[in-house]
Amino acid sequence: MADQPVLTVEHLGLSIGGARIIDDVTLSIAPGELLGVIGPNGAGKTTLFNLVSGVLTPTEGTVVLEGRDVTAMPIHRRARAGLGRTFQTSSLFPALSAFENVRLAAQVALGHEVSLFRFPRGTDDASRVARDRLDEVGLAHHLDTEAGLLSHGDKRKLEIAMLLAGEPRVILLDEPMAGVGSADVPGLMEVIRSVHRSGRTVLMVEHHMDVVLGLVDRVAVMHHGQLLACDTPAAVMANPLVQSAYLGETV
Ligand SMILES: Nc1ncnc2c1ncn2[C@@H]1O[C@H](COP(=O)(O)OP(=O)(O)OP(=O)(O)O)[C@@H](O)[C@H]1O
Repeated sequence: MADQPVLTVEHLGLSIGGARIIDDVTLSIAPGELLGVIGPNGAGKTTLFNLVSGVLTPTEGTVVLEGRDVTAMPIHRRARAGLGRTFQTSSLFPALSAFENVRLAAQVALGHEVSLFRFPRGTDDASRVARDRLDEVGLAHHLDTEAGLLSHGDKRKLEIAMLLAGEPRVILLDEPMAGVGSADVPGLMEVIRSVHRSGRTVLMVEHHMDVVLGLVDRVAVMHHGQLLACDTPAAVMANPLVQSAYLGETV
């Protein structure tokens, strides 16, 4: 059953007041796939992301994770079920070191007592996970750096390391390039690429089209709350519907 989708949304809809924010969106992500979600401003990308991660509950449709209907499951239970997400606003403790931030995330994920003071820099499981994940995102040289002093790009890498500490089977990245200086973009793209290459399934919402098209296996295009297209980057860029949705913006 290798081809069974890891994550599926079916006929997903959200109405608020009289407004139709998300309208009958159906898509699925295969194991190990990196799917990007793009769309013009106000297209519904963030809302779709919040419906998948559990911040919002749809008014219609379902979210299915590994065959299990998680539509009514709150965000923390969805995370425990294997769906990990980053946030656009930083979830770091700025006064703690990069190592301490990831070790706390690992302690939570491992179900350990959350403590800054036990086994500092020691050989406990959470410390081992923290070092491995920081190494994976290229921050091994910043173990002792206060999170608040890292560049925006490195903060995003640290958030990804914290997310990976929970060993999610599906990773949701919410605009990973938001606020990141152009010099840091290629390095952060490389981290996302390597997270994907390690076999993890990733759903990424991102405003920067060039970033998405340079990373993903397939791209879903949202417009006015609807799914306009979901295909390879080349096919999507050649799609006249997509070109017309982006009229006035660079595709
Ligand atoms: N709680 C809400 N109440 C009313 N309208 C909302 C609500 N949340 C979102 N919307 C509207 O739904 C539409 C989609 O918003 P959303 O933030 O999902 O778009 P987006 O594609 O992420 O846009 P951007 O790229 O600008 O972040 C917008 O028109 C927005 O104003």
